[in-house]
Amino acid sequence: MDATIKSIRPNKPSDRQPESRPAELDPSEFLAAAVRADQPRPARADAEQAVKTLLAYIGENTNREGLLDTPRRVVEAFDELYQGYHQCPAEVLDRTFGETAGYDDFVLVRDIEFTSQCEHHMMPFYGKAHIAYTPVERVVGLSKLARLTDIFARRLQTQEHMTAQIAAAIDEILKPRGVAVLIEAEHTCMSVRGVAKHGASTFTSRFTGMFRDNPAEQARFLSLVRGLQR
Ligand SMILES: Nc1nc2c(ncn2[C@@H]2O[C@H](COP(=O)(O)OP(=O)(O)OP(=O)(O)O)[C@@H](O)[C@H]2O)c(=O)[nH]1
Ligand SMILES: [Zn+2]
Repeated sequence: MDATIKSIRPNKPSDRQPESRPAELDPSEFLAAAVRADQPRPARADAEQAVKTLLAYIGENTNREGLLDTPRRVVEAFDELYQGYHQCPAEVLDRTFGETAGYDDFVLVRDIEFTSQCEHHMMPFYGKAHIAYTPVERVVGLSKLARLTDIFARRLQTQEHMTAQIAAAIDEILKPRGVAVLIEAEHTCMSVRGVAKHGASTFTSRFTGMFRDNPAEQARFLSLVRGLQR
């Protein structure tokens, strides 16, 4: 069969994965810092040299005055944008409070702004995360949900993976009755290059526990996120 025709053939049922549930995440990626001990880190000078190579690749004169400090600045910017590899989600959610007597509903933190970098093009995608969880006895400081979002955002990501990681970390560490995560974002790899569609938003969600099992709770979460906005 012609390769082009074969590549656009719709999936037959037999092509689909037999199990439709998403693959489990490896706990090491959402509980601990992500830096790999078995993978030596290149020297900073090598990273700066790599930036110089890219500058030469695009046709720049790497010795002109305006670019002399650029390799250093770019590596410093990388340190900032990718600091999440060195941060540990479990530590952020470690501190909880027990003075929540009588509270038995979910806690929702809405509109957590973030910027991440897509792992396909290393270009920013940015938007808002909305996170709810239903605590069992102990609650976590509200800012920690934003800190957790930043840890995962400051790594190379797909939006789907980041959504799943945030939910999995809260689920595993706080062991709540359920977690709901909704992320809306714009991907610059889709707006300023490639297909060049400004303003297209991507929505991803992940529900666990009572949010997964109870459509009414899911709907309540979604209406609080969407209905009360702006
Ligand atoms: N599912 C998903 N896709 C993403 C994400 N970020 C970027 N992408 C997509 O990754 C895809 C990579 O597609 P490729 O065909 O391998 O790369 P490309 O030739 O640069 O694709 P174009 O962007 O269409 O020009 C593109 O469709 C991007 O829109 C993400 O977070 N999730
Ligand atoms: Zn991309």
